Amino acid sequence: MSSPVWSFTDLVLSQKPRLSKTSLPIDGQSLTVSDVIAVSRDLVHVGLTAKSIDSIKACTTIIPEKIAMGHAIYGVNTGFGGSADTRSDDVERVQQSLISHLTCGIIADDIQQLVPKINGHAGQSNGRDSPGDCFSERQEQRAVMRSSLPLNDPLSSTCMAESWSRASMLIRLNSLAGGASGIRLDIAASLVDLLNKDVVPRIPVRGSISASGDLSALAWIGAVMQGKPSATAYTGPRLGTTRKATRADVALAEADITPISLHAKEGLAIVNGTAVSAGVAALAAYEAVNLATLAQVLTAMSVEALRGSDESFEPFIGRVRPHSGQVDSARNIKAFLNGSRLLNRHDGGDVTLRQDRYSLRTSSQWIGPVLEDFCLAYHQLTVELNSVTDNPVIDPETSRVFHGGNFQVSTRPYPLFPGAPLEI
Ligand SMILES: N[C@@H](Cc1ccccc1)C(=O)O
Repeated sequence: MSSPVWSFTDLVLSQKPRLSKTSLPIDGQSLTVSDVIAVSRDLVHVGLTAKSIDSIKACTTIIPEKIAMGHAIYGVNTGFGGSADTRSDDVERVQQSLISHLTCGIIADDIQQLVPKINGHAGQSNGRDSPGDCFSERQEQRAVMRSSLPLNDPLSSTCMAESWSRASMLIRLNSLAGGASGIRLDIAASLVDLLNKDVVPRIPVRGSISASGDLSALAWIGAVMQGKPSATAYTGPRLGTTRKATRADVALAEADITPISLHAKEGLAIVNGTAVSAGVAALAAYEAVNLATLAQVLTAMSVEALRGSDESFEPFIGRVRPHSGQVDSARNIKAFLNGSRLLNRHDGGDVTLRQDRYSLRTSSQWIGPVLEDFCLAYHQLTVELNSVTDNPVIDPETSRVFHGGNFQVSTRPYPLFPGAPLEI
Protein backbone atom coordinates (compact mmCIF):
# COMPACT_ATOMS: atom_id res chain seq x y z
CA MET A 1 0.00 0.00 0.00
CA SER A 2 1.28 3.49 -0.79
CA SER A 3 2.55 5.61 2.09
CA PRO A 4 0.12 8.03 3.74
CA VAL A 5 -0.27 11.50 2.32
CA TRP A 6 -0.36 13.87 5.22
CA SER A 7 -0.98 17.29 3.68
CA PHE A 8 -4.58 17.92 2.69
CA THR A 9 -3.57 19.68 -0.52
CA ASP A 10 -1.26 16.81 -1.48
CA LEU A 11 -4.13 14.45 -0.80
CA VAL A 12 -6.51 16.38 -3.07
CA LEU A 13 -3.90 16.63 -5.83
CA SER A 14 -2.99 12.95 -5.50
CA GLN A 15 -6.51 11.84 -6.34
CA LYS A 16 -5.87 10.67 -9.84
CA PRO A 17 -8.32 11.94 -12.42
CA ARG A 18 -10.76 9.10 -11.97
CA LEU A 19 -12.62 9.62 -15.23
CA SER A 20 -9.51 8.79 -17.23
CA LYS A 21 -9.44 5.25 -15.84
CA THR A 22 -11.01 2.57 -17.96
CA SER A 23 -10.28 -0.40 -15.72
CA LEU A 24 -9.03 -1.00 -12.22
CA PRO A 25 -6.67 -3.85 -11.25
CA ILE A 26 -7.69 -5.47 -7.96
CA ASP A 27 -4.74 -6.71 -5.92
CA GLY A 28 -5.90 -6.43 -2.30
CA GLN A 29 -3.34 -3.75 -1.56
CA SER A 30 -3.71 -0.55 -3.53
CA LEU A 31 -7.36 0.47 -3.54
CA THR A 32 -7.91 4.20 -2.95
CA VAL A 33 -10.93 6.28 -2.04
CA SER A 34 -11.00 7.74 -5.56
CA ASP A 35 -10.93 4.20 -7.00
CA VAL A 36 -14.07 3.49 -4.96
CA ILE A 37 -15.70 6.53 -6.56
CA ALA A 38 -14.56 5.45 -10.04
CA VAL A 39 -16.07 1.98 -9.71
CA SER A 40 -19.18 2.80 -7.71
CA ARG A 41 -20.26 5.95 -9.53
CA ASP A 42 -18.48 5.96 -12.89
CA LEU A 43 -18.91 2.20 -13.46
CA VAL A 44 -15.20 1.65 -14.20
CA HIS A 45 -14.54 -2.08 -14.79
CA VAL A 46 -12.42 -4.21 -12.45
CA GLY A 47 -10.19 -7.26 -12.90
CA LEU A 48 -8.19 -9.42 -10.50
CA THR A 49 -4.42 -9.23 -10.97
CA ALA A 50 -2.51 -12.44 -11.70
CA LYS A 51 -0.91 -12.18 -8.25
CA SER A 52 -4.22 -11.95 -6.43
CA ILE A 53 -5.59 -14.90 -8.43
CA ASP A 54 -2.55 -16.91 -7.26
CA SER A 55 -3.05 -15.75 -3.65
CA ILE A 56 -6.71 -16.79 -3.67
CA LYS A 57 -5.88 -20.17 -5.21
CA ALA A 58 -3.04 -20.75 -2.74
CA CYS A 59 -5.54 -20.62 0.12
CA THR A 60 -8.41 -22.58 -1.44
CA THR A 61 -7.49 -26.07 -0.31
CA ILE A 62 -6.47 -25.27 3.26
CA ILE A 63 -9.97 -25.28 4.80
CA PRO A 64 -11.09 -28.58 3.20
CA GLU A 65 -7.81 -30.17 4.32
CA LYS A 66 -8.27 -29.02 7.91
CA ILE A 67 -11.84 -30.32 8.00
CA ALA A 68 -10.69 -33.67 6.67
CA MET A 69 -8.14 -33.77 9.52
CA GLY A 70 -10.97 -33.27 12.01
CA HIS A 71 -10.17 -29.68 13.06
CA ALA A 72 -12.95 -27.47 14.37
CA ILE A 73 -12.98 -24.15 12.52
CA TYR A 74 -15.37 -21.38 13.49
CA GLY A 75 -18.20 -20.84 11.03
CA VAL A 76 -17.08 -23.80 8.96
CA ASN A 77 -18.11 -26.79 11.03
CA THR A 78 -19.40 -24.84 14.06
CA GLY A 79 -22.43 -22.68 14.63
CA PHE A 80 -22.17 -18.87 14.48
CA GLY A 81 -21.83 -16.24 17.21
CA GLY A 82 -22.92 -17.65 20.56
CA SER A 83 -23.56 -21.03 18.94
CA ALA A 84 -19.86 -21.63 18.28
CA ASP A 85 -20.06 -24.54 20.71
CA THR A 86 -22.20 -26.55 18.27
CA ARG A 87 -20.72 -28.69 15.47
CA SER A 88 -21.94 -29.78 12.04
CA ASP A 89 -20.60 -32.12 9.37
CA ASP A 90 -22.74 -30.55 6.69
CA VAL A 91 -20.36 -27.70 5.94
CA GLU A 92 -22.13 -26.51 2.79
CA ARG A 93 -25.53 -26.36 4.50
CA VAL A 94 -23.97 -24.30 7.30
CA GLN A 95 -23.05 -21.62 4.74
CA GLN A 96 -26.48 -21.75 3.09
CA SER A 97 -28.17 -21.30 6.45
CA LEU A 98 -25.91 -18.39 7.34
CA ILE A 99 -26.97 -16.40 4.26
CA SER A 100 -30.62 -17.39 4.75
CA HIS A 101 -30.78 -16.24 8.35
CA LEU A 102 -28.91 -12.99 7.67
CA THR A 103 -31.00 -11.83 4.72
CA CYS A 104 -33.37 -9.83 6.86
CA GLY A 105 -34.50 -6.21 6.68
CA ILE A 106 -37.27 -4.28 5.02
CA ILE A 107 -37.42 -3.70 1.28
CA ALA A 108 -40.59 -2.08 -0.03
CA ASP A 109 -41.83 -2.79 -3.50
CA ASP A 110 -42.62 -0.34 -6.23
CA ILE A 111 -45.47 2.04 -5.35
CA GLN A 112 -47.39 0.82 -8.39
CA GLN A 113 -47.55 -2.67 -6.98
CA LEU A 114 -48.49 -1.36 -3.56
CA VAL A 115 -51.65 0.42 -4.67
CA PRO A 116 -54.36 -2.11 -3.83
CA LYS A 117 -56.66 -3.60 -6.42
CA ILE A 118 -59.92 -1.76 -6.77
CA ASN A 119 -62.84 -3.19 -8.76
CA GLY A 120 -60.49 -5.90 -9.93
CA HIS A 121 -57.93 -3.55 -11.47
CA ALA A 122 -54.38 -3.27 -10.18
CA GLY A 123 -53.49 0.28 -9.29
CA GLN A 124 -51.55 2.32 -11.82
CA SER A 125 -49.67 5.43 -10.93
CA ASN A 126 -50.17 7.11 -14.29
CA GLY A 127 -53.02 9.29 -13.02
CA ARG A 128 -55.65 7.71 -15.29
CA ASP A 129 -58.25 5.58 -13.59
CA SER A 130 -59.98 2.53 -14.97
CA PRO A 131 -63.67 2.85 -15.84
CA GLY A 132 -65.80 2.13 -12.84
CA ASP A 133 -63.16 3.11 -10.29
CA CYS A 134 -64.15 5.52 -7.62
CA PHE A 135 -61.66 8.28 -8.35
CA SER A 136 -61.55 9.90 -4.92
CA GLU A 137 -61.26 6.54 -3.15
CA ARG A 138 -58.32 5.59 -5.30
CA GLN A 139 -56.64 8.93 -4.75
CA GLU A 140 -57.15 8.60 -1.01
CA GLN A 141 -55.71 5.10 -0.94
CA ARG A 142 -52.66 6.22 -2.88
CA ALA A 143 -52.14 9.08 -0.48
CA VAL A 144 -52.35 6.73 2.52
CA MET A 145 -49.96 4.32 0.85
CA ARG A 146 -47.44 7.06 0.19
CA SER A 147 -47.62 8.62 3.63
CA SER A 148 -47.42 5.28 5.46
CA LEU A 149 -43.92 4.70 4.07
CA PRO A 150 -40.86 6.70 5.01
CA LEU A 151 -40.54 8.92 1.95
CA ASN A 152 -42.36 9.42 -1.30
CA ASP A 153 -40.55 6.65 -3.10
CA PRO A 154 -40.55 3.48 -0.99
CA LEU A 155 -38.22 1.73 -3.39
CA SER A 156 -35.30 4.06 -2.93
CA SER A 157 -36.04 5.05 0.65
CA THR A 158 -35.84 1.48 1.96
CA CYS A 159 -32.81 0.42 -0.10
CA MET A 160 -29.22 1.55 -0.22
CA ALA A 161 -28.22 3.64 -3.22
CA GLU A 162 -26.66 1.65 -6.05
CA SER A 163 -23.32 3.39 -5.47
CA TRP A 164 -23.29 2.08 -1.87
CA SER A 165 -23.91 -1.45 -3.05
CA ARG A 166 -21.23 -1.22 -5.79
CA ALA A 167 -18.72 0.25 -3.32
CA SER A 168 -19.44 -2.61 -0.90
CA MET A 169 -18.91 -5.28 -3.58
CA LEU A 170 -15.65 -3.67 -4.70
CA ILE A 171 -14.23 -3.46 -1.18
CA ARG A 172 -15.29 -7.03 -0.35
CA LEU A 173 -13.64 -8.17 -3.58
CA ASN A 174 -10.43 -6.39 -2.62
CA SER A 175 -10.54 -8.03 0.82
CA LEU A 176 -10.99 -11.48 -0.76
CA ALA A 177 -8.13 -10.68 -3.18
CA GLY A 178 -5.86 -10.56 -0.11
CA GLY A 179 -5.98 -14.36 -0.26
CA ALA A 180 -6.56 -15.02 3.44
CA SER A 181 -10.24 -16.00 3.34
CA GLY A 182 -9.99 -19.58 2.04
CA ILE A 183 -12.40 -19.24 -0.89
CA ARG A 184 -12.45 -20.61 -4.43
CA LEU A 185 -11.71 -18.18 -7.25
CA ASP A 186 -15.37 -18.49 -8.38
CA ILE A 187 -16.49 -16.40 -5.42
CA ALA A 188 -14.26 -13.44 -6.27
CA ALA A 189 -15.01 -13.87 -9.98
CA SER A 190 -18.72 -13.58 -9.26
CA LEU A 191 -18.20 -10.16 -7.66
CA VAL A 192 -16.11 -9.08 -10.67
CA ASP A 193 -18.98 -10.11 -12.96
CA LEU A 194 -21.66 -8.34 -10.94
CA LEU A 195 -19.62 -5.12 -10.98
CA ASN A 196 -18.65 -5.27 -14.66
CA LYS A 197 -22.13 -6.25 -15.83
CA ASP A 198 -23.70 -3.67 -13.52
CA VAL A 199 -26.01 -6.10 -11.73
CA VAL A 200 -26.35 -4.33 -8.39
CA PRO A 201 -27.86 -6.12 -5.37
CA ARG A 202 -30.64 -4.28 -3.58
CA ILE A 203 -29.68 -4.01 0.09
CA PRO A 204 -32.10 -2.84 2.78
CA VAL A 205 -30.92 0.40 4.32
CA ARG A 206 -32.12 -0.76 7.74
CA GLY A 207 -31.31 -4.12 9.24
CA SER A 208 -27.72 -4.25 10.41
CA ILE A 209 -25.69 -2.41 13.00
CA SER A 210 -22.19 -3.34 11.83
CA ALA A 211 -21.30 -4.60 15.28
CA SER A 212 -20.32 -8.08 14.15
CA GLY A 213 -19.41 -7.31 10.58
CA ASP A 214 -21.84 -5.83 8.06
CA LEU A 215 -23.49 -9.25 8.18
CA SER A 216 -26.98 -8.61 6.96
CA ALA A 217 -26.09 -6.07 4.28
CA LEU A 218 -23.38 -8.31 2.83
CA ALA A 219 -25.69 -11.34 2.99
CA TRP A 220 -27.98 -9.64 0.44
CA ILE A 221 -24.99 -9.46 -1.90
CA GLY A 222 -24.33 -13.16 -1.18
CA ALA A 223 -27.97 -13.98 -1.95
CA VAL A 224 -27.76 -12.27 -5.35
CA MET A 225 -24.47 -14.07 -6.08
CA GLN A 226 -26.36 -17.34 -5.53
CA GLY A 227 -29.30 -16.19 -7.68
CA LYS A 228 -31.83 -16.52 -4.85
CA PRO A 229 -35.32 -15.66 -6.13
CA SER A 230 -36.12 -13.81 -2.91
CA ALA A 231 -33.30 -11.32 -3.54
CA THR A 232 -33.39 -8.59 -6.17
CA ALA A 233 -30.86 -6.54 -8.10
CA TYR A 234 -30.97 -3.31 -10.07
CA THR A 235 -30.46 -4.06 -13.75
CA GLY A 236 -30.88 -2.40 -17.13
CA PRO A 237 -29.35 0.51 -18.98
CA ARG A 238 -28.30 3.56 -16.99
CA LEU A 239 -29.10 6.28 -19.47
CA GLY A 240 -32.53 7.40 -20.56
CA THR A 241 -34.53 4.82 -18.63
CA THR A 242 -35.03 3.88 -15.02
CA ARG A 243 -33.15 0.89 -13.70
CA LYS A 244 -35.49 -1.88 -12.68
CA ALA A 245 -35.48 -4.23 -9.73
CA THR A 246 -35.08 -7.76 -11.09
CA ARG A 247 -35.25 -11.09 -9.26
CA ALA A 248 -31.69 -12.29 -8.67
CA ASP A 249 -32.06 -15.57 -10.59
CA VAL A 250 -33.46 -13.69 -13.60
CA ALA A 251 -30.86 -10.91 -13.31
CA LEU A 252 -27.98 -13.44 -13.35
CA ALA A 253 -29.45 -15.34 -16.29
CA GLU A 254 -29.97 -12.13 -18.28
CA ALA A 255 -26.39 -11.04 -17.59
CA ASP A 256 -24.99 -14.51 -18.31
CA ILE A 257 -23.51 -14.86 -14.83
CA THR A 258 -23.30 -18.35 -13.32
CA PRO A 259 -24.87 -18.48 -9.83
CA ILE A 260 -22.36 -19.53 -7.18
CA SER A 261 -22.84 -22.44 -4.82
CA LEU A 262 -21.29 -22.04 -1.40
CA HIS A 263 -18.56 -24.38 -0.21
CA ALA A 264 -17.10 -24.51 3.30
CA LYS A 265 -16.36 -21.02 4.74
CA GLU A 266 -17.45 -19.17 1.60
CA GLY A 267 -20.69 -17.68 2.94
CA LEU A 268 -18.84 -16.40 5.99
CA ALA A 269 -16.07 -15.00 3.76
CA ILE A 270 -18.70 -12.94 1.93
CA VAL A 271 -20.52 -11.56 4.98
CA ASN A 272 -18.02 -11.34 7.83
CA GLY A 273 -16.50 -7.92 7.24
CA THR A 274 -16.70 -4.15 7.03
CA ALA A 275 -17.11 -3.55 3.29
CA VAL A 276 -20.44 -1.76 3.53
CA SER A 277 -19.37 0.63 6.30
CA ALA A 278 -16.08 1.27 4.54
CA GLY A 279 -17.89 1.83 1.21
CA VAL A 280 -20.32 4.37 2.64
CA ALA A 281 -17.45 6.02 4.54
CA ALA A 282 -15.36 6.26 1.34
CA LEU A 283 -18.22 7.91 -0.56
CA ALA A 284 -18.79 10.35 2.31
CA ALA A 285 -15.05 11.04 2.73
CA TYR A 286 -14.71 11.93 -0.94
CA GLU A 287 -17.58 14.41 -0.71
CA ALA A 288 -16.24 15.83 2.55
CA VAL A 289 -12.82 16.45 1.02
CA ASN A 290 -14.40 18.19 -1.97
CA LEU A 291 -16.44 20.38 0.38
CA ALA A 292 -13.37 21.22 2.45
CA THR A 293 -11.57 22.27 -0.75
CA LEU A 294 -14.53 24.40 -1.75
CA ALA A 295 -14.65 25.96 1.73
CA GLN A 296 -11.18 27.39 1.16
CA VAL A 297 -12.13 28.85 -2.23
CA LEU A 298 -15.26 30.38 -0.72
CA THR A 299 -13.26 31.83 2.17
CA ALA A 300 -11.02 33.64 -0.30
CA MET A 301 -14.09 34.92 -2.15
CA SER A 302 -15.58 36.11 1.15
CA VAL A 303 -12.40 38.07 1.88
CA GLU A 304 -12.87 39.82 -1.44
CA ALA A 305 -16.62 40.35 -1.03
CA LEU A 306 -16.14 41.89 2.42
CA ARG A 307 -13.11 43.90 1.27
CA GLY A 308 -10.87 42.13 3.77
CA SER A 309 -7.11 41.65 3.92
CA ASP A 310 -4.87 38.69 3.13
CA GLU A 311 -2.54 39.61 6.00
CA SER A 312 -3.97 36.91 8.32
CA PHE A 313 -2.82 34.24 5.82
CA GLU A 314 0.83 35.40 5.81
CA PRO A 315 3.27 32.45 6.14
CA PHE A 316 4.89 33.96 9.25
CA ILE A 317 1.68 33.42 11.24
CA GLY A 318 1.78 29.71 10.41
CA ARG A 319 5.53 29.51 11.02
CA VAL A 320 5.04 30.49 14.66
CA ARG A 321 2.02 28.11 15.07
CA PRO A 322 2.85 25.32 12.66
CA HIS A 323 -0.23 23.08 12.69
CA SER A 324 -0.16 21.41 9.30
CA GLY A 325 -3.83 22.06 8.45
CA GLN A 326 -3.66 25.73 9.41
CA VAL A 327 -0.48 26.26 7.38
CA ASP A 328 -1.96 24.39 4.43
CA SER A 329 -5.27 26.29 4.35
CA ALA A 330 -3.61 29.70 4.89
CA ARG A 331 -1.29 28.98 1.97
CA ASN A 332 -4.23 27.99 -0.23
CA ILE A 333 -6.41 30.97 0.68
CA LYS A 334 -3.51 33.39 0.16
CA ALA A 335 -2.78 31.80 -3.22
CA PHE A 336 -6.43 32.12 -4.26
CA LEU A 337 -6.26 35.84 -3.35
CA ASN A 338 -3.08 36.42 -5.28
CA GLY A 339 -3.53 39.35 -7.70
CA SER A 340 -6.95 40.30 -6.35
CA ARG A 341 -7.76 43.99 -6.68
CA LEU A 342 -10.50 43.79 -4.06
CA LEU A 343 -8.23 43.42 -1.02
CA ASN A 344 -7.83 46.05 1.70
CA ARG A 345 -4.61 46.56 3.59
CA HIS A 346 -6.21 48.08 6.75
CA ASP A 347 -2.96 49.84 7.55
CA GLY A 348 -3.90 53.42 6.62
CA GLY A 349 -4.25 56.11 9.23
CA ASP A 350 -8.03 56.33 8.88
CA VAL A 351 -10.52 54.89 11.34
CA THR A 352 -11.47 51.75 9.42
CA LEU A 353 -11.13 48.33 11.13
CA ARG A 354 -7.46 47.66 11.88
CA GLN A 355 -7.87 43.94 11.33
CA ASP A 356 -10.57 41.71 9.82
CA ARG A 357 -13.37 40.21 11.87
CA TYR A 358 -12.85 36.66 13.22
CA SER A 359 -14.84 35.04 10.40
CA LEU A 360 -12.13 36.03 7.91
CA ARG A 361 -9.05 36.50 10.07
CA THR A 362 -9.27 33.16 11.93
CA SER A 363 -10.60 31.05 9.07
CA SER A 364 -7.35 29.09 8.58
CA GLN A 365 -7.39 28.29 12.31
CA TRP A 366 -10.94 26.92 11.93
CA ILE A 367 -10.49 25.11 8.64
CA GLY A 368 -7.04 23.70 9.48
CA PRO A 369 -8.06 21.09 12.09
CA VAL A 370 -10.83 19.87 9.79
CA LEU A 371 -8.27 19.30 7.03
CA GLU A 372 -6.09 17.35 9.46
CA ASP A 373 -9.08 15.20 10.52
CA PHE A 374 -9.91 14.46 6.89
CA CYS A 375 -6.29 13.47 6.14
CA LEU A 376 -6.36 11.08 9.08
CA ALA A 377 -9.74 9.73 7.96
CA TYR A 378 -8.43 9.13 4.45
CA HIS A 379 -5.36 7.38 5.75
CA GLN A 380 -7.32 5.11 8.12
CA LEU A 381 -9.91 4.46 5.47
CA THR A 382 -7.25 3.53 2.91
CA VAL A 383 -5.80 0.99 5.35
CA GLU A 384 -9.30 -0.41 5.85
CA LEU A 385 -9.97 -0.60 2.09
CA ASN A 386 -6.86 -2.77 1.75
CA SER A 387 -7.48 -5.03 4.72
CA VAL A 388 -8.76 -8.56 5.01
CA THR A 389 -11.80 -7.98 7.19
CA ASP A 390 -12.87 -11.53 7.82
CA ASN A 391 -12.78 -14.23 10.48
CA PRO A 392 -11.21 -16.71 10.70
CA VAL A 393 -8.28 -15.73 8.48
CA ILE A 394 -5.82 -18.13 6.93
CA ASP A 395 -2.07 -17.75 6.46
CA PRO A 396 -1.28 -19.53 3.18
CA GLU A 397 2.42 -19.79 4.05
CA THR A 398 1.96 -21.73 7.27
CA SER A 399 -1.60 -23.00 6.60
CA ARG A 400 -2.53 -21.79 10.07
CA VAL A 401 -6.09 -20.64 10.70
CA PHE A 402 -6.38 -17.67 13.07
CA HIS A 403 -9.58 -16.88 14.94
CA GLY A 404 -9.85 -13.12 15.60
CA GLY A 405 -12.05 -10.09 15.07
CA ASN A 406 -11.12 -8.26 11.85
CA PHE A 407 -14.82 -7.99 10.96
CA GLN A 408 -15.32 -5.48 13.75
CA VAL A 409 -16.26 -2.03 12.45
CA SER A 410 -15.70 -0.40 15.79
CA THR A 411 -11.93 -0.36 15.26
CA ARG A 412 -13.14 3.15 14.43
CA PRO A 413 -11.28 3.90 11.25
CA TYR A 414 -13.41 6.90 10.46
CA PRO A 415 -12.94 10.23 12.27
CA LEU A 416 -15.61 11.35 9.82
CA PHE A 417 -18.12 9.36 11.82
CA PRO A 418 -17.31 9.80 15.48
CA GLY A 419 -19.03 7.20 17.58
CA ALA A 420 -18.61 4.22 15.22
CA PRO A 421 -19.94 1.54 14.79
CA LEU A 422 -21.77 3.15 11.96
CA GLU A 423 -25.43 2.27 11.98
CA ILE A 424 -26.68 1.28 8.57
N1 LIG B 1 -18.72 -11.87 13.25
C1 LIG B 1 -18.88 -13.17 13.83
C2 LIG B 1 -19.60 -14.05 12.86
C3 LIG B 1 -21.07 -14.14 12.99
C4 LIG B 1 -21.77 -14.52 11.91
C5 LIG B 1 -23.11 -14.63 11.97
C6 LIG B 1 -23.80 -14.39 13.12
C7 LIG B 1 -23.12 -14.01 14.24
C8 LIG B 1 -21.74 -13.88 14.17
C9 LIG B 1 -17.53 -13.78 14.19
O1 LIG B 1 -16.65 -13.88 13.37
O2 LIG B 1 -17.32 -14.17 15.29
